[in-house]
Amino acid sequence: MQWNTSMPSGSVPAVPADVALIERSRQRSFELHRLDPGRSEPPRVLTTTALKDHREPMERFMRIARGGMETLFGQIRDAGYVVLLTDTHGVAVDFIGNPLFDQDWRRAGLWLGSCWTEEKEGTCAVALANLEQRAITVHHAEHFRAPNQRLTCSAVPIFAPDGRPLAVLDASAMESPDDRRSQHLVLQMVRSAARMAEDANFLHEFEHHHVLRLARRRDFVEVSADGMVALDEAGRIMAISQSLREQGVLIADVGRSIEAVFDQRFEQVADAAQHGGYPLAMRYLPTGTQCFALVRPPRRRPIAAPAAPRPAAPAAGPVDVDALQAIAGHDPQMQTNARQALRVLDKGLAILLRGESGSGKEAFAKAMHEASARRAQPFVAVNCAAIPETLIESELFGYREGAFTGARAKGARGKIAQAHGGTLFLDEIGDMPQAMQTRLLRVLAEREVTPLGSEQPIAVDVQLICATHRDLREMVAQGQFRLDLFYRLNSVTLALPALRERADKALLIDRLLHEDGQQLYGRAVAITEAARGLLLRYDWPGNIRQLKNVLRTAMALSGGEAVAPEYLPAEVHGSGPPLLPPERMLSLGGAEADIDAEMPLHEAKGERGTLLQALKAHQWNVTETARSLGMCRATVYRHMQKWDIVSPNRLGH
Ligand SMILES: Nc1ncnc2c1ncn2[C@@H]1O[C@H](COP(=O)(O)OP(=O)(O)OP(=O)(O)O)[C@@H](O)[C@H]1O
Repeated sequence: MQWNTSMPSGSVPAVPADVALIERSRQRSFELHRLDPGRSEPPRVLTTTALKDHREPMERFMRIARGGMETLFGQIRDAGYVVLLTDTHGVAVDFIGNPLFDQDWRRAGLWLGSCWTEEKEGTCAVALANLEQRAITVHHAEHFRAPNQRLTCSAVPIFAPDGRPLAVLDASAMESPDDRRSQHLVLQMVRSAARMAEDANFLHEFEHHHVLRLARRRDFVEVSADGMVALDEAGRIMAISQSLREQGVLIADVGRSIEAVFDQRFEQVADAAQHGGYPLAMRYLPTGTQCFALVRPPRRRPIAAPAAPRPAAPAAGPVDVDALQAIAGHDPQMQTNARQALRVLDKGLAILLRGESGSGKEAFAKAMHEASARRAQPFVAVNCAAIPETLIESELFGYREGAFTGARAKGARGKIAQAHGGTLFLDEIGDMPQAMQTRLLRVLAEREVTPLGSEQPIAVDVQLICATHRDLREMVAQGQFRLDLFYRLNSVTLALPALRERADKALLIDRLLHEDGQQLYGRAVAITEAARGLLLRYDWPGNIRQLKNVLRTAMALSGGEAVAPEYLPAEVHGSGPPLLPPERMLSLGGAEADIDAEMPLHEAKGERGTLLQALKAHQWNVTETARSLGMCRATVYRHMQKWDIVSPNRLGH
């Protein structure tokens, strides 16, 4: 057997071979699949539920392939390409495209869930890569169906370490030069990204074993190996990478011990791994070919967090589905959310909650936790916007003793480790600094966390629920949020309606009068029809939090008697002045209306009005507003929250 050096792996196949493949596929499309080339609809796109069945088995590989997809997208996005990852059924399970053109991609069938099979679409690149298991470009009129004929698509199959086909990576564009040769370079890029994903998958699969990176040339072994070989604990070859398989090298040697194949013993290979970094010269015995190997040692298996509880495997008692139903109330959108939440819980998927501030995202996340198999374990909530940027890392990831000046003597377990076995709720995820986004992504992919100052990873198992009032897709487009983290978090998104959109406002009002009345007076507090009418007509920019505050204040003012219009604040009445002097409101507003002694606004003739006026005068710029009022930004934010003032920039997401 020869170590093939004449054709470097990844070279572009001869065009005539493509022509023959494409021709055969066109014939099949006519004669076997009996397709109509003139049919005008775009490719079928699966429903979210059907797509889930295709994505779930690919979850782990999709995470690994993401890096390769993003690198590829970065190289070709400006030329108008999208990148698709499909499974072996031709279903696009992952997608990256410029969000500005989402509508166009979707119309062209270049979209998550689109089906690219020969049976349905006739000749197309993804179908051919899947069928023929080789890289191919299908350009313009080579596509069988007319609506696909403006596309150019280059697709490359990806294989698992055991040689099974795993996926297809594709780059497609809607506009490209007529000359097919314009796509050669793109096909090369797709090949190298596919190879990158394949290799990363190989390394991941054998992370607890010795892996040899082999190259014919010593200088290249570190930068561009020809292939990889994984060894088991006894030094037998367990698997070889696809690149070696394509070169026809070492295929027959799988299962043999390393010393039967190379002129090195397993002990020497393991020793080279210990003293890492130095290439080991080896001879491939069957052909006498000289090569070099860099040996990656097995990665230590992470230890479980010592004091952490294990996940609640068999649930203790029935799950509290009622918690979700109670929070959903009688609103159809919320009920759909609750149903979807029940379907995706305990499936290992991250869940993203979107909704305006105060719309009940944290309350919904808590109810999801109660309804999950993890309910006996901790629910840990972290507000990413409330923690100073410098503290987020230690707060989330924890630290070892002495990790930094000021660290506690015994170190600290971070919030992620605290949530082990339970649910981690990351509120305002859009405010997480970019460096932390990268670390979080690693935690999600590796399922382990490494505290600051430590080298020992701790295994973590959490249900992640994130929340945001911001448009993360827009933040991705602006380069403020990592695309890969966005896709990771975005697999299940539930949109919580604003209070003004909820069909069950009346029920919510009654429930709060009941619950908070119980707390304040030991009984439900009544409400007059006039007051109820005002509450139902108001548009609640601060959502349920604002409603709760308004009702608590009104109940306090009414002394436990029925809540009447005069106990409701001015804004609920319309634009009129407050019915009570602000000072009285402040003193009666309960815990949530407590104010700071340092607060100069306290003396202003109308605290809320003054603040609103200042914010408007400075176009809702909080820094400017704070400066004009002589207070710090945090105080302005606190006051805005207390008075349920929501910046128009935060509404409507
Ligand atoms: N369905 C509900 N019934 C009663 N009270 C609720 C309900 N949903 C939310 N609340 C209450 O409304 C207030 C705001 O809810 P929550 O903190 O969950 O909102 P949020 O969307 O997470 O807000 P933010 O985005 O500002 O963090 C809380 O006091 C919460 O207990």
